[in-house]
Amino acid sequence: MSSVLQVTNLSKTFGHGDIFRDVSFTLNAGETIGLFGPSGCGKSTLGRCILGLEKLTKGSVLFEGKDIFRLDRKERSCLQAKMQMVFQHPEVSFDPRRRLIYSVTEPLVYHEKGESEDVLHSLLPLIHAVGLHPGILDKYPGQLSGGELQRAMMVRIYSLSPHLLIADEPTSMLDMSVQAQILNLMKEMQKKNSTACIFISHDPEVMQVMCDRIGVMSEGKCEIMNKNYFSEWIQPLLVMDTMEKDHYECLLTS
Ligand SMILES: Nc1ncnc2c1ncn2[C@@H]1O[C@H](COP(=O)(O)OP(=O)(O)OP(=O)(O)O)[C@@H](O)[C@H]1O
Repeated sequence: MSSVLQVTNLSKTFGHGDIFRDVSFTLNAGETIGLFGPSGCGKSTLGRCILGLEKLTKGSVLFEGKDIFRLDRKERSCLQAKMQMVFQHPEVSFDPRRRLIYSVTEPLVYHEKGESEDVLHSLLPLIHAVGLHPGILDKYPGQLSGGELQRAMMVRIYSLSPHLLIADEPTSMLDMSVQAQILNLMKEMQKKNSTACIFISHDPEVMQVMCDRIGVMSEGKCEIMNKNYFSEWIQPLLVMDTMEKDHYECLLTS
């Protein structure tokens, strides 16, 4: 199996102190690693550092063997198409003033210099695969549900056949049944494309469904566990009531 991502000794400090220190892992094609931990432990910051959206304090990120912080502009643009991120709030990921067709076709129009209508034609199989009716793309983002928008986001992202996807709590704003549909869809798309994935969540059950390995973040460290070990480790947390859970999370962060 080929290594898509190699993260070595990644550290990040903001003015008020270390967010994480010396995080290292590799990620292969088709594999998913989770980033799990309580609010504020640095999951999103680590995701952004890996994509090059945030400067590192120390360490390196190799994507398909290339150091993402040592690329020229052209190399960076090519690489960006292969590294995509999906966020928690699909409604803010789209331009509210433009019909969805514009936002969904935009990456392909940009990278392949086509026109929206031609690009749309080539995207029809993908639009059907995510369970959307193409007519929906004539609407504005504010006219669609969260689930529909996250499906449209899958089309936008997978139109570029990314090799790496960072999903930052992509379903936490959706209700339970829609959440399950979107997670299944993401798994299917990932399998079809052998996409390497970093899945960020503070939901242990989602972690167990989506991930092969899980990086548990606490006190600035990220301990990588395999899925079985994580399942055993997390078991006491799953049976706790809310007050106990809060206490446990405090212990994780203290
Ligand atoms: N640009 C920034 N400048 C200063 N501090 C920041 C910045 N971005 C994030 N932080 C701080 O870094 C810490 C980690 O934030 P981050 O959003 O990565 O956590 P998280 O684990 O993803 O949290 P959540 O689960 O709530 O989204 C927080 O204390 C946050 O306030």
